[in-house]
Amino acid sequence: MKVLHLDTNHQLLIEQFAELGFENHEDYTSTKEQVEEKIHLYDGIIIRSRFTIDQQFLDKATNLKFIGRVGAGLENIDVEHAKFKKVFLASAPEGNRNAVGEHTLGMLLSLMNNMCKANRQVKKGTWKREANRGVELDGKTVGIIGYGNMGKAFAKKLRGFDVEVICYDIVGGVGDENARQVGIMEFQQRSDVVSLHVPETEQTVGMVNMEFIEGFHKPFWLLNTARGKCVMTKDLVKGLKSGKVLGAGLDVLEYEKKSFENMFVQKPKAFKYLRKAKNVLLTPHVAGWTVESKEKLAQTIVDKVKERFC
Ligand SMILES: NC(=O)C1=CN([C@@H]2O[C@H](COP(=O)(O)OP(=O)(O)OC[C@H]3O[C@@H](n4cnc5c(N)ncnc54)[C@H](O)[C@@H]3O)[C@@H](O)[C@H]2O)C=CC1
Ligand SMILES: O=C(O)C(=O)COP(=O)(O)O
Repeated sequence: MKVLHLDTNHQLLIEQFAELGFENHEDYTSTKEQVEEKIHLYDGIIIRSRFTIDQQFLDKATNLKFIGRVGAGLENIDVEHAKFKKVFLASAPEGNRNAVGEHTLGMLLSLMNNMCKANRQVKKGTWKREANRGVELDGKTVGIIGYGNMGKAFAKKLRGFDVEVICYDIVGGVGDENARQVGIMEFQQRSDVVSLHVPETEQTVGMVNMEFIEGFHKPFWLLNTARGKCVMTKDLVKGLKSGKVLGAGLDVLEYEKKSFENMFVQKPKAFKYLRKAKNVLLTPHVAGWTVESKEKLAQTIVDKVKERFC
């Protein structure tokens, strides 16, 4: 099998593929158009999220037998067309779900305890205790939207806390010992914390808008480690200004990819607000990006490809 690696990953992926007798080719710089010209030569590709693997790409990949997506989200792959072309699609949510669970919990506790704000103040020589009085997670209701790999990983991390965990999902029967599945009405009635773990789809783009925010009975903390476009930033800013949203932890931003290279230059108005707000915590899409996940993601792909083809 000739495999084209289009994104860098843990070295074990290349090493173990070589042990399986695969021929590894690495190309981390070509454009999508350049890759499309030679993609017919390969049996497999390994990607993270540098390219969108669309219908055109797949149609040119006439020998393609598998795609290894070294990550969880499949937003950058035309999954239906890959299925139609009988291309085996291996993704690796097993590899980064624990990292996402830990990161989400970390963001929540940091926000509730003003850790980022206080850290900045103390380093500047300001010692304010009352202004940094925290709020405890104990006794709160944590609402998870999208109860799949990532949502479940976050719920698992909450087990040691005295909290009620509820989840909302379009698929029924997903609740488990860590989270009780509820309808959207109850979800909006009870949640003190709302954490998004849905994929980016037609239904989830702009899911967190004004109507959604206003629908909650209590002010709430918002966490988004899913995809940036699930939150309408302008509406989130309105929610933060009105106090309906107590704080937000965002690992992903609406502006990601579209203006990936120059997002700090363009500074959309709403983003400017997020950058200045003391109750907003931003991380650069690293929830699933740990030393351990890098290895686990690669190993998961090797195992799945091996099981299928060797
Ligand atoms: N920030 C990061 O580093 C990472 C982000 N992600 C994001 O997390 C997403 C979720 O990943 P997984 O949990 O592995 O996916 P999954 O497919 O296991 O779970 C997603 C869940 O969302 C539900 N869902 C879909 N549409 C919905 C809707 N409109 N309303 C309510 N529920 C809905 C599905 O039924 C499913 O249960 C990925 O697609 C990716 O966008 C994943 C890994 C790392
Ligand atoms: O696994 C996922 O879905 C992720 O979001 C991880 O980030 P990536 O897009 O692979 O750089």
